[in-house]
Amino acid sequence: MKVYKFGGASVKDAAGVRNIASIVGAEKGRLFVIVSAMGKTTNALEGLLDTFYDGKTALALERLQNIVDFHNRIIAELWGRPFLPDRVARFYMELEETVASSNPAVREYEVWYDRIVGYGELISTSIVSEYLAAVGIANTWVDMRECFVTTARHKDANVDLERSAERLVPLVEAADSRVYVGQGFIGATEDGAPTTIGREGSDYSAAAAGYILGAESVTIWKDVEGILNGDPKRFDDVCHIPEMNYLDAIELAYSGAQVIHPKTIKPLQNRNIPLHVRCFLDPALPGSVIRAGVQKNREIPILIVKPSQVLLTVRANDFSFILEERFAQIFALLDEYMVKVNLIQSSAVNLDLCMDRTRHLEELTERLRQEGYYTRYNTDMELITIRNYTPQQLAALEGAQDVYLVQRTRRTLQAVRRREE
Ligand SMILES: Nc1ncnc2c1ncn2[C@@H]1O[C@H](COP(=O)(O)OP(=O)(O)O)[C@@H](O)[C@H]1O
Ligand SMILES: N[C@@H](CC(=O)OP(=O)(O)O)C(=O)O
Repeated sequence: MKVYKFGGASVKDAAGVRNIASIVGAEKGRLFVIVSAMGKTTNALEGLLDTFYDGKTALALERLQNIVDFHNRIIAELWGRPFLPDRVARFYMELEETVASSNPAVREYEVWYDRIVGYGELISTSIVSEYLAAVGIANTWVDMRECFVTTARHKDANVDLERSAERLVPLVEAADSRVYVGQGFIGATEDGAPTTIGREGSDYSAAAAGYILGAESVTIWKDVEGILNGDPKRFDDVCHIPEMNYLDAIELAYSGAQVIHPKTIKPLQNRNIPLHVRCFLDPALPGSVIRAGVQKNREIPILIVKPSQVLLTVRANDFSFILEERFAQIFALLDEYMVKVNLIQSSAVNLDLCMDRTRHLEELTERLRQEGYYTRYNTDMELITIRNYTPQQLAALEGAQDVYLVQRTRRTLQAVRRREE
């Protein structure tokens, strides 16, 4: 069994769906296909959720209609006639009922997020599965909410691989198909409450499926040639990296290289499953492979920019030593508000944290104030990571006015910088 993962960009229109049908059709062995929501549907569903959450039902329903129209246009182009697969119709209806009738309780934002935003993947996989069948690729549509048992940390859940294996393996055996189509990004708690596993998390879904099914490989199909030493959307002069070991890959992903979701590597490394990054725009290209046994990259400089960062400074009003006396309390609070910290620096009494932007920032800092801390923050920051940095790069970052914090080891340089306009 191989696992293929197709992201939103690969299924953003009818031509994209046809293209993935051709890639899937070219593989003759057994395939578990993970698909994300089409194009920018997850963003659109987040927008819908916000209006719904603010009680603006009419506007939420209008946004839902735009999402429905977008998918219906793709279906119409694929089939060349008006057609609505039963499952897609059911998901439209469930979404409409939820949006029209429910009244969200204030503290349950993340729970509502998971009830609503995961529909992007449910709809996209239903269309893809139906289309594959229509072009002669028989397949089984899999509801990953029934297969991936996750933690109840809504909006950022983790897949329990062992519990999920108890569900996914028998399902795959019973269906006995060559091709399976399941959703990225979603799962459910033990008692069936829908969950999502973090934005851009479908790579992780593919890795989890690969682990559970003992796949010979996992391939994530992207719009780039493979892994590059920088984001081609930001830098002109990038080079292709044909292979990488798991350790370099997990550091790259964790630092914010969008091409691989950070949670993807661990399940694959644990079972020694190679991860291929290939280009859906040109399947003939070899792409990149992440696997064991590849030499550590000590030469090629890799530049990663993680946007949407907040730099938060925390100090206890009573001048307690921050690491010795306050660290655990601060981190318990950060965890409570589901904050993702990407870099830490401390002095005697100050703790500087570079973290992902969060909608709970005001609540968090208020809580910290109540607990006796002084706080200060900047919200318009980005985190730069350079692996195998040069002395020139170090000097440039250290000397730059808009750089607020620099940290380095022998191989890795990190800097928190005010975002360039
Ligand atoms: N080091 C890198 N190598 C390749 N692509 C990168 C890198 N860093 C960032 N990217 C970006 O990642 C994008 C692909 O990831 P993403 O859009 O999340 O894929 P998908 O949503 O289809 O799974 C590329 O278009 C590229 O702009
Ligand atoms: N649809 C989700 C999950 C995902 O992984 O998408 P993509 O594969 O397009 O990054 C998101 O946009 O976050």
